[in-house]
Amino acid sequence: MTTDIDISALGVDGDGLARLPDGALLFVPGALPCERVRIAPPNGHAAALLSVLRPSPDRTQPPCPLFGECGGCAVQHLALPAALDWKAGTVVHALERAGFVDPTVIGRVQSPPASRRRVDLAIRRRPDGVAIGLHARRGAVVDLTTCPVLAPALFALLPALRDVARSLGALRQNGDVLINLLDSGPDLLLATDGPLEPSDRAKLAAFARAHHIPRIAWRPVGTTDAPETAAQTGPVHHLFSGTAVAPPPGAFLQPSREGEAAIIAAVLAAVPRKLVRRDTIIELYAGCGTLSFALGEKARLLAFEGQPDAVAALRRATSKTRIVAEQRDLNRQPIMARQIADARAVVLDPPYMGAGAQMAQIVEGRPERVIYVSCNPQALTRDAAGLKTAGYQLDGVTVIDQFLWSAEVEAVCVFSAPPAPRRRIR
Ligand SMILES: C[S@@+](CC[C@H](N)C(=O)[O-])C[C@H]1O[C@@H](n2cnc3c(N)ncnc32)[C@H](O)[C@@H]1O
Repeated sequence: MTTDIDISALGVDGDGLARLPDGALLFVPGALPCERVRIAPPNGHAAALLSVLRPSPDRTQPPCPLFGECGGCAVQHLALPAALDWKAGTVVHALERAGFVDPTVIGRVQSPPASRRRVDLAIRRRPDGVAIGLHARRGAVVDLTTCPVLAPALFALLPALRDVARSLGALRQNGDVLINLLDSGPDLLLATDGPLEPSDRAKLAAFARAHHIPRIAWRPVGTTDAPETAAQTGPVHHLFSGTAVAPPPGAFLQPSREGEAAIIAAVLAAVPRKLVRRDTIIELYAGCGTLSFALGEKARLLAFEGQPDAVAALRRATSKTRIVAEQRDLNRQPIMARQIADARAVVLDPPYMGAGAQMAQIVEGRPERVIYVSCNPQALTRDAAGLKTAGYQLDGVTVIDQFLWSAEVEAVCVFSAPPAPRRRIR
């Protein structure tokens, strides 16, 4: 039997939420807050949307015909300004859960459509060819025949990539490809379930030449083996705040140029004023230097990163700077409180799981300013809670939506240490 219900909120994954008479929450994918909808009989805590009886003013026509099938986007039926409100709300709640009352949102930035320059796509051999795309909500790969999210130069590669993938002996059934659109052109890290034969290399080299791809690297699918170069037609480079870096295959890159610029601007605005030459900033999880070169203009910078190839790339580019880059697994060997205490600010941009053991050392080191770049509100709650307990105040947060129409959200959170206790003068 169908039921008509009111949707009260949007959950963190983009599903509409309704409160049932017994107080339980019901998840209704595709429904939006303030809507009255007709649903199928619930299956556990979820129910399928049958029709929208009273649409939200924020409901809009999804721009992509693959929406609902492809797992890349969660909320294309929600107008972009409302999606940014929702993401800002998610970040604000994360900080409130950490104990900060009424967090101030000092900035909100949304990347435009067709701006995504980094993507990880699955490859599947099928009887009729090869599909390249994202996983559907239920697992199968949806061939990306159109995409309003990807940068046009990246999307334009896909038809030829399908053709070359189909011709590769190395692609038995499964593979994947991570594409970074660098300043030097598309940089591909291909993984396949069969070994790369000399004939495959020749095909990839011809594909690279034809499409102005400086480098294609390869490794076996499902591994984190160091990739080998399968084809190279020219040098690879990318500018971070005016400094050229040669990122390794598959390097972390902020997903959009606009998002990167917004994160850098928010981080720089939060760096303490009146830094003198001997002042030090510590940067944790530095990658290949997205933030490092901008920070290195403000103070001496100690940059730490766990991935050896990323650190090597960063180091090669730091010769004329005040940046010292070091490889360090910050989970196993965090930067200790006494070193942190000497820094004017700590900037950290941890992976999805958050800063883990490193956070306790930051709290104990009590630097004047902690600038936390978050890509996961749940991890942000955990990590920010320690700062709250230590008496830090939240100066403000900038919310950045660079994974358009998905549930992902990034934020730059600025925390200041409480004033040091006054010393008694006898
Ligand atoms: C979100 S990325 C940020 C990178 C960089 N700040 C940027 O904007 O390009 C997180 C970085 O943390 C690094 N990382 C992940 N786990 C780590 C660990 N245990 N120790 C040190 N670095 C780690 C990753 O290699 C990655 O470069």
